[in-house]
Amino acid sequence: MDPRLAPNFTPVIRRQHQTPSLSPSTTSTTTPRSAANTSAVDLFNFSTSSFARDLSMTDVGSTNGSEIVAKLEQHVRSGSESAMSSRLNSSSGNSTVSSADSRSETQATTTNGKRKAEMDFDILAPPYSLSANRTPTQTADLEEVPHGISRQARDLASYAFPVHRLAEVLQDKTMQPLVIVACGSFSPITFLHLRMFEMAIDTIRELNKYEVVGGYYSPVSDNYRKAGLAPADHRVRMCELACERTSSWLMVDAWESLQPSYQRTAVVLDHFNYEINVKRGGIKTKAGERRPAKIMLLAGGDLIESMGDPNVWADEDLHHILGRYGCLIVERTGADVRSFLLSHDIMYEHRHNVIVIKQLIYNDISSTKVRLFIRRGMSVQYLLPNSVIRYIEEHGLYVGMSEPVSNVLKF
Ligand SMILES: Nc1ncnc2c1ncn2[C@@H]1O[C@H](COP(=O)(O)OP(=O)(O)OP(=O)(O)O)[C@@H](O)[C@H]1O
Ligand SMILES: NC(=O)c1ccc[n+]([C@@H]2O[C@H](COP(=O)(O)O)[C@@H](O)[C@H]2O)c1
Repeated sequence: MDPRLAPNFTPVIRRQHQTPSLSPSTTSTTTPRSAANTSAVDLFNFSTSSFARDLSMTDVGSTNGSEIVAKLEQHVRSGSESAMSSRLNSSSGNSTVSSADSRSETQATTTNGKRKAEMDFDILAPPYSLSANRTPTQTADLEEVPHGISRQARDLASYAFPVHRLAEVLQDKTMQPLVIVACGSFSPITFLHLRMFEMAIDTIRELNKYEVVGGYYSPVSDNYRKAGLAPADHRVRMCELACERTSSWLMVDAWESLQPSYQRTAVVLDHFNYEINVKRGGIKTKAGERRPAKIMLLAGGDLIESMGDPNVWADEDLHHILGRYGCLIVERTGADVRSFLLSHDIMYEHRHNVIVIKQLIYNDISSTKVRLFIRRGMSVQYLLPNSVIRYIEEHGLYVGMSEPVSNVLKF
């Protein structure tokens, strides 16, 4: 039996932003160059290549800025076109529309051939101002947003892996296709969770090695006994609303949330690998060859630090996650990611598969705080998408919920 399938790990209620202490045996005295260099980072004066070096624990090859931009522009244009056309051509698939959805559907009905759902959206219609070297990758526009948002299956029997925004064709054959997966509670999803993907894509571009072909949220199931979890069905739906109404490339996969028991992150990544690389055979190149997609876990610094606690993460799982897949780590205030990577033996061993994402504009929106604000009747506007706020109101989420004071104080 695969040892990863029988770990001693059972979900526990972790303290917020807990920094586990490391046992002496996990402490290394070696200093990798890239990690040591980071203390000297000058955020306001970096070149493209030093930026890439500072951002990542991986070896970064030489970069040619204009070439990357040109390639990305090409990728982005065709990527968003194909994503859009596949969306427009796709049928609703596994959709069951709730009453709240029917309301959105009604708001979105057309008059004079134009959509009237503007109130529903959190973004500006184009023209969208872009800097000279920035491409409109993730800028969903009103026309792109579908009328209703098809809901994911609510049981495993009708589950289907969402692929409506997964690129079908790799634009640049010199790149490796990359799928980014964020596992978490998302109770509720906030603008920070959405920003994480944007920060990741900017960092990945600098590496000039991967072409991002998809991004997924995988909300944890109700079996993860963490304080403040709204029912999985609602968390999935809020993620769907956030993705469909604010992004042109992000998706939500309900598989993990529908499982009858808690699934460890290693198993969740295996599921993505199975769906994308085994069942679909990877991503096609323009020449028709199929190439396996690299799957990477996107996580915040606090989650990575929790990996130092053997009661929370089994060593076999860490080897599996970091060795076979890889990790994109978003720095988080209060979490010293680089020191942690240096001190943790397994992390250090797999450091070339770990990419650290610097938050150039720090965003520390916390779901715990959002839940508290809702309970106290305070405003959460501009912390999460309007569609999610509206959904929370419609379903009365979080209002009656209580959380241990220790959790709330530690946000
Ligand atoms: N401020 C932040 N900076 C970087 N990453 C973050 C931040 N907040 C959350 N994340 C990351 O987002 C992912 C999903 O987080 P999750 O919803 O499980 O917890 P959370 O956002 O901390 O919410 P809660 O307050 O309910 O614990 C995790 O990888 C987490 O590390
Ligand atoms: N051993 C494991 O696989 C393991 C341990 C702790 C958290 N996680 C995952 O990390 C994500 C975030 O967890 P927290 O919300 O507790 O920070 C969740 O998706 C959870 O499933 C996985």
